[in-house]
Amino acid sequence: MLIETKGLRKTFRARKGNVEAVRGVDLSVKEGEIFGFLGPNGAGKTTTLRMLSTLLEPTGGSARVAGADLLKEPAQVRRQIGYVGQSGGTWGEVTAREELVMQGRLYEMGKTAARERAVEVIEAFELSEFADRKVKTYSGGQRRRLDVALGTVHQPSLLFLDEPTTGLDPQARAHMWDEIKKLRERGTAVFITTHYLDEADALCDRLAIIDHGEIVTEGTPIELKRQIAGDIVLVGVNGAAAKAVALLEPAEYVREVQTDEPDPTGVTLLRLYVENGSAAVPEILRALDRAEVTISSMELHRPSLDDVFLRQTGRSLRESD
Ligand SMILES: Nc1ncnc2c1ncn2[C@@H]1O[C@H](COP(=O)(O)OP(=O)(O)OP(=O)(O)O)[C@@H](O)[C@H]1O
Repeated sequence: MLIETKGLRKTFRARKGNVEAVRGVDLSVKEGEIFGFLGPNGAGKTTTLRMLSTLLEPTGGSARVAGADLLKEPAQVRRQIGYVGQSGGTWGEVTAREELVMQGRLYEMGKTAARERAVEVIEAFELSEFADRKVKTYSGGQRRRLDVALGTVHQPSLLFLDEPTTGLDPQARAHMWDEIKKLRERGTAVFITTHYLDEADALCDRLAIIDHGEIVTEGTPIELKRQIAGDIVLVGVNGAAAKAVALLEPAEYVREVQTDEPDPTGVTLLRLYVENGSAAVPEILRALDRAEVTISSMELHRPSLDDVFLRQTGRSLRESD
């Protein structure tokens, strides 16, 4: 295991009372995998990441990261890992090549070695087009790619990326995903935080979902989606939500019903977890029609990671964006 944590905790002491940002997290990340850490704003993702990368001291618990004890041997951990924060640390007045060389020097490489390593990294991350221009002239996507490239200069076995694609346009995001996959191909494990479900689904070998400082579920994207066997039927009803729920909840073709708050037009969305969507839809239509409940919309869909999140926490991940 490249990361193994036991009961990792962080409590921030604040004037208005303590904030239990991370409340006992057990995680394991394997060599060479892309591990996704997913959760809404304020869930504790950055705090966990900063603890695992030695930037923040845990309040409790223990962890081994890249073969060393996080609390007893932080310097050893630091040598093995790379960290790319949310805002990025690039200055603007220097070029990518200069920054890469400086980063190498920071990791105690000689001048020639640092220059050679910069050339390799520029090639690996396809930065050559703009590597000799000042960073302040870069697009958001180019700057983010440089941030990630900087994190790999000392060839870490594990790279921490805090929301690497937030704020990027779809093309730049796709490019970043390719870069992250290439890191895995070269044997670097990647621990990535995100609140994009499609990103976690497309990119991660395994992921954990954190909410209110606690892990709510963990597994491969497929395993997590399988937790929600069957289909989901979304039914919008106008006004008579309670009546519809009372009618559908006991039906043998419905496993579970969840109800959203009514939208401004008075439509309530019912989320029906069913065994077989195409068999359930006509039954649902008939039952609501018989009870004279007006249906404003109906939709059948396959479970997504958002549904997993919703099932676990009662909230949609998207609502928290
Ligand atoms: N230095 C601090 N002092 C007090 N509270 C803090 C501090 N840093 C973080 N917190 C709180 O700890 C909780 C977890 O924050 P954290 O930044 O880890 O969340 P996050 O999941 O990374 O969110 P986001 O997606 O918005 O980055 C939040 O309630 C936050 O306000």
